[in-house]
This record gives sequence, structure tokens and C-alpha cells, in this order.
Amino acid sequence: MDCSGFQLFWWSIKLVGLLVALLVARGVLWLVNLLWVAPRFDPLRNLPGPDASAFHSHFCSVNDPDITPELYHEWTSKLFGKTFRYHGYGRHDYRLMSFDLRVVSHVLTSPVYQKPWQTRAYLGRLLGRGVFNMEGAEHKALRKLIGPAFTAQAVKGMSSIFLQKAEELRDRWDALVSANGSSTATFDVAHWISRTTFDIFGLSGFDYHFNALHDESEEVYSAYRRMFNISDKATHLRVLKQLYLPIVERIWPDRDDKITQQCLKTIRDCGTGLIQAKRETYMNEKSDDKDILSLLIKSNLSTEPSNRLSDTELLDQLSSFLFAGSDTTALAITWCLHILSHHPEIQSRLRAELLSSPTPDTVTSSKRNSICSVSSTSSVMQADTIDALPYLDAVVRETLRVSPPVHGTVRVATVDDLIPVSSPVVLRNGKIIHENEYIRIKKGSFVHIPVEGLNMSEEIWGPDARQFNPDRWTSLPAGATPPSFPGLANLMSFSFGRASCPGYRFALLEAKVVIATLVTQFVFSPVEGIEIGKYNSVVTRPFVRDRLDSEGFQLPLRISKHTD
Ligand code: HEM
Repeated sequence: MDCSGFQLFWWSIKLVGLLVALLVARGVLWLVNLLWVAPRFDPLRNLPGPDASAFHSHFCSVNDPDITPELYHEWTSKLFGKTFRYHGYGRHDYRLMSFDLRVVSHVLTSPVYQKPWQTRAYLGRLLGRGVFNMEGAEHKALRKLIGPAFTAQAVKGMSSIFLQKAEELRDRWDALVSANGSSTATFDVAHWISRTTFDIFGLSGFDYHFNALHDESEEVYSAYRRMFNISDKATHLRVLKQLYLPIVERIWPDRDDKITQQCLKTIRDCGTGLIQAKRETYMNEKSDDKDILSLLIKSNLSTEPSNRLSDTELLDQLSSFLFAGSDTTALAITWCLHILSHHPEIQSRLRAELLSSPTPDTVTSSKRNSICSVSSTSSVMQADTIDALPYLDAVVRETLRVSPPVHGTVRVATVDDLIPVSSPVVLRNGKIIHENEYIRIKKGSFVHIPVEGLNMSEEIWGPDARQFNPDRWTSLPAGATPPSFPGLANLMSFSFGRASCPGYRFALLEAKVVIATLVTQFVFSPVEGIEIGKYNSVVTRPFVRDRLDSEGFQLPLRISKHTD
């Protein structure tokens, strides 16, 4: 190497060194700002709340269903009041949590608060440009477009599917219970109910037969199931990799990434064909199909062409509804049977109401094969009868109150904001924020909405808030009724505001129909020698204590035929 070549080499080394040093310095500055500087100016710092050491997180506590009812009670009524902050990923990470409905309403209704980009990006990988992935004007337009698919009328139009599948499940269980000449059997009801709600959504969502109750090998069903299972079991590290290093998944996909891609392809191939066929039928015959996809296609075609969704986007909505509505409703039904098994007197009273209610002629199965062919007034009447039963309604709502399938949700402030409070907040420096004054929150701060906590707040529901008592629904305290309590269906379980659950009527009717069909036929009791625990991921699932790792999520129950 001659002298000038050596100098060039030497300068290159220096330049690279300088760049590395600058990058390291930037990283160090970023860390110093994140861990020490920014937290000092975070207005949430002054709020009351539990303390933590440098890398201590309260995530484990606020996500542990074994302790949250007691913990929230202690935090709100004894230690911090209704509005406080806790620590997310360490002491520097202040997060707001509130049981003050004015604060909660502000956060859930103001456009300032959005679903965190992490949630949207993660779900976007699986569900594409679905409703979960959208925010702002785009989200608002989409909610308007999907509205017609979830009206009370539209949901009633699907009731024959709910009845048909509930009866199919009842018959499958009947066979299990009667096997070997017995009249009692013990099995995992959670998985059976999940198969049922998948089937129901296949028919009422896309007019598609998953046939999961019959067997679980249908390819689109398997694709959804495998994909959702992978996402449900994803470790923290895996989620972080997918969010912050998505390129790794593209260049070097692991087994789960490959399976997810295959599943997405299967779903897209089938879904695109379905959408094209439905659209053609609608354009040619103005068909009267009542499944959600048909209603979406109609709504889409009657929207301004510039605002219409593409076929892929339509399919992404359907996948999002399936993701949001299938396991949630299955869990509502599953938790209800679990609770009834522990409250035999409530179970008997419910059964008595169901057996004494007038039922119109049942609809023959052939009429119910596809929602498109259903013109059955009697199934709507039957669903209407079921829907109107007061004790069933109270049992279902009370289950959703004490065991909400979605235990909480999170929003992030997109700009600095002032949040009005209705209960005083005593700051750490002794200053008081009075009613109708504001707490400050800075852009980027996370707000945790404690769905389960609000459902069990003594302040809202009275001193027996943490007990299962369906009778409370005949005379709710003033604080638990509108306008004081804004939750959909009088619960926080479906949230409320801009991104509340559009499927709540669907879920309530589906749950009632399935529970009514099962409880008239069977008696549910707990399995001796095991204890059922709750596990919070995005949803709250049941498991047998000490057997989660070996056997996964399940809810075994002892089921016998009702004979009286
Ligand atoms: C018992 C059953 C159900 C429960 C407990 C439930 C609960 C919820 C909750 C709490 C949210 C708000 C999440 C958030 O704010 O981050 C939500 C959103 C949503 N739910 Fe449900 N849901 C249920 C059933 C359904 C059904 C049956 C469907 C559709 C058929 C559905 C579709 C959706 C959709 C699309 C969203 C997103 C709304 C948006 O982002 O604008 N859900 N659900």
C-alpha cells in the first residue's frame, strides 16, 4: 500500500470510528433521556400510585386475575383514590389508570387517544388492514360502513344459525354423555364451545361452512385456528422481535412465521373467491343474503367510490371480526357454564325459566343450512323469546361483568392533553386536583382501561360487587346505569366510545341461545379434585391449576343429562 492509499484507509477507519461513536453517544443520550430526564418532566409522576425500583414493573400485578379484584379494591378505596399511575417497563415508564368514569369516558371518546401502534402493527400482521389497524378518519369511515352488519335487525337475521349450531353442539354432547350407556361425562367444554362459535361465525360472517363441530380438518378453519393459536401463545420476546425487527421475519422466518404465512395464503385464496362470488350474486340478482360479508358488500357498494374498500380490505375486516368475536364469545359462554357449575341453585332457577318459557316450533335443520336460504320467522321468534328471558339475560350479563373475556385495554395519547376528573386526585406533593379540574398527560403516555376492575368496582356496583349475583340486574344502583355508567349493554366488557365493540348484540344473542340450549338439556357440575384458574393474555382463558404447561387452556366440567 502506498502512502496516499494508507492515508485513505486511515481516514476511513477514523470516519467509521466517528460514526460509531456518534451512534453510541446518540444511544446513550436517548437512554439517559428515556430513563432519567423525560420521567422528571412527566406530569403523571406527580400522581399517586404504587412505587417501584428502577426496573420493577407492575405489569405482572395488573394482569394477574388471581389478585386484580383485591388489588384494585385496595388501590382505589384505601391507597390512591380513583385515578393513579403505575409503572410499565420500569420506574421511568409512568402509565395512567383510572376508575373515574369521567376520565375513562374522555380517553375512550376523544380522538386524541388511539390504540398503540404496537397493537395495530402486531394485529396488522395477522389481520391486514382491518378495523384494529385503522385510526382517525379512516377508522370512522370504516365504522360507518360496517354499522349495517351489526344492527339489532341484522343480528336477528342470523339467529337461525345460532340455533342450528347450538343444537348441533347439544347433540354432540348428548352423544358423549350417553356413550357406554352412561348419563354423565367429563370433558373440556372450552374447546367444544370455541368450535361452535367458529362455526357460527363461518356461517353468519361469510356464509361459509367450517364444520368444526363435525371435525376440525377443514382447511380455512385450520388456517385461522393455527394462526390465532400462534399469536395467542407468542412470547414477549417474539412479539418484540416482530414489532421492532420485522425485517428478521422477512429474511429469516422461523417455523411459526412460515406457518402464519401459509395460513394467510389459504385464507386469502378462499376469501377472495368468496367475495367475488358474493359481489357477482349481489350485482346480478340483488340477493337478500344476510351474512356479514353480504351486508358489508352492499354497504361498500353504496359508499362513495373513493371511500370503498378493496376486496382484500373487505376480507381483512372479516378476519378481524372472526378474531375479535369468536373466542371472546366462546369464553363468555365457557365462563358462564363454569360459574353455573359452582352455583347449582342459580343453574336450577335458570333452567326452570327456560323450561317454562313458550317455544314456537323449532325450525327444521334443512331450512337452516345456510343463512341465505333462511326466511324462517320461527327462528327469529324463538331467538326473540330467548332474548327476552329476564333471568337468562341477568345470568349472561352478570357473567360478562365478573368474568369479562377482555380484561382491559390500552390507549396512547397522541398529543399533550388535559383530562377532566370527577373525583379529587391528591398529588404526591399534597396539592389536590378537584372535581371538574384536569390532570395533565403528555404525548406518548399510555392509559390502561381496567375493564374487569370497572366491572367489579364497589363504588359503581355496590358492596357485593365482587360476587356473582344475577338478581342485581333487576335493580341496578344509579351509578351502574346510564348516563352515569356509559358502557355498552350496561357493562365495561364491550367498552364504549370510538372503538367500542360493534359485535356486542351479536355476542349477547349468540351466548344466550347457546346457553339456553345447553342448560335445558344438561346439568353442569365442577370436576372434583381440580381447580380452575384464569389466565390473562389478550383474552382471559381457563386452565386447570398446575396443568397449564402440560395441558394448555381448558375447562373440564362434569356434565349429566337433565332428567326431571
Ligand atoms: C362476549 C364477546 C365479546 C366481547 C367481550 C368483546 C369485547 C370487545 C372490546 C372490549 C372491544 C374494545 C377493545 C378496545 O377498546 O381495545 C371490542 C372491539 C371489537 N369487537 Fe368485540 N367483543 C365480543 C364479541 C364480538 C363479536 C361477536 C364481534 C363481531 C362479530 C366483535 C367485533 C369487534 C370488533 C371488530 C372490535 C374492534 C372495534 C374497533 O376497533 O373499532 N366483538 N370487543
